Amino acid sequence: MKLRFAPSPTGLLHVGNARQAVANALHARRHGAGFLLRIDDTDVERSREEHVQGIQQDLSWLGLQWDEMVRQSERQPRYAAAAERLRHSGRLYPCFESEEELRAKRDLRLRQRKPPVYDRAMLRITPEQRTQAEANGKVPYWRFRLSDGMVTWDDLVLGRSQVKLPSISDPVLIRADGTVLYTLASVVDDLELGITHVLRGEDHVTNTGVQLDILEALGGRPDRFTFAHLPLLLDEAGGKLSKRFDGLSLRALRHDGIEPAALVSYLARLGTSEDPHPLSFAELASTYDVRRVSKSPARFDMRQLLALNRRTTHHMSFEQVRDRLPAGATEVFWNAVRGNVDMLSEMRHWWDVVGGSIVPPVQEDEVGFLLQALDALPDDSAERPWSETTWTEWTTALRDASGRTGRALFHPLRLALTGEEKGPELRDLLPIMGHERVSGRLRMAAS
Ligand SMILES: Nc1ncnc2c1ncn2[C@@H]1O[C@H](COP(=O)(O)OP(=O)(O)OP(=O)(O)O)[C@@H](O)[C@H]1O
Repeated sequence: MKLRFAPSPTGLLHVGNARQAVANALHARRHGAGFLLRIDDTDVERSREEHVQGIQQDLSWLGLQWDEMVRQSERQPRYAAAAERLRHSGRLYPCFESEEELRAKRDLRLRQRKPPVYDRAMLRITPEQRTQAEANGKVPYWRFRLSDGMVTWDDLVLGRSQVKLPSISDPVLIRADGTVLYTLASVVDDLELGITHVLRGEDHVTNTGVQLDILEALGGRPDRFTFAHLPLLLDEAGGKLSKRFDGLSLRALRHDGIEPAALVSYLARLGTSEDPHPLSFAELASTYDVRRVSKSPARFDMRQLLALNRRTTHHMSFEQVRDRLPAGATEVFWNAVRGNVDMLSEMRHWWDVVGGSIVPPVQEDEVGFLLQALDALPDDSAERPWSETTWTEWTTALRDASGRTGRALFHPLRLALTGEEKGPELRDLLPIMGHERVSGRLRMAAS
């Protein structure tokens, strides 16, 4: 058993692509199958080496491991040999129509209310006409003659699926410059590299019909393959995701401070009835079943991912995050703040709050109370250094002195000390901030 994830290196991987990568990796792990990373770089115009590197970095960041990697650009002779076999059996035929001619034919068929399917005119040209076209300098490109019937398969996600081949144009498999198109390359690779399970996006359903037909023409057995087409992931507004826009790329999420474990847990459960929990890859794989993924399109929900990210971050140890924390941040600081951030990147702000300098808002209505608070602030001395009891000591004294309780007591203090309405327990922050910083901020807020 062997699976593959086959992205084209035409941009940054987005969460939709990642959904497929995660599904393949989990399915492979669950069943002890091989996992191939295939770089679909047959489109030389759009493929870029930097994106090949980016894909590997993004998948590694997610914690996904592949057993081998192949690039389609390095397998051209295999595709040429397959094309030769198809030519030999009469399934590949040369075409000379230009794009304009094809467009005119398509428009005519549409006006005649016929489906805009290629009319196979080139299948009927005589050898003389072909020689004439070539003598006129035309170089053919090659189409595959599809069968007449229906292709069916049992899809692990979509259930019984079918593609009616007569309603599809014969696909071009070889361009005039001799380069092969993805449709053929993918079939040759799946056959020759021993793939058994194809888990990919729903955008490939028609391709599956066509590719199964090509596969049979190449002597392959369609029943060797199991397919699962997962619905496409939409952005929060219900729009399409694109490798050309950065918004929901893995790189952007990584820079924003999303934890890979949270993202993998989120994507693994997306579109299933199970609530996402922060689980390890091994835990997710032990129960992963692609058949539980719903047929309906799924929408990316940043709030849900952030909630999961918060839970993941909360459970991370200082050792796990130490290299990603602001310079100087201590374990005490991490333990005080980790339950209060959606993303690790927010740590920079909290480190400024407790270990750096911020300017708290002036609280004109609270000047008297803040000066009273300053008065009641316990000393921080070598004999009695500030500790986790200092906060209670201070606020109890202040309560007695001011007669305030609850929000009226705590809110002006929080705002003065952190500049924020909410945040980690001040009991924990106070000893890290130290007397000088705390008294300075109380004075600033009261000035
Ligand atoms: N929005 C999406 N949701 C889920 N899967 C997707 C989405 N877009 C693409 N995929 C899947 O990602 C995998 C990698 O495909 P591919 O690299 O062709 O992505 P793409 O985003 O469609 O890019 P391109 O525009 O270059 O074709 C395929 O299985 C494809 O079906």
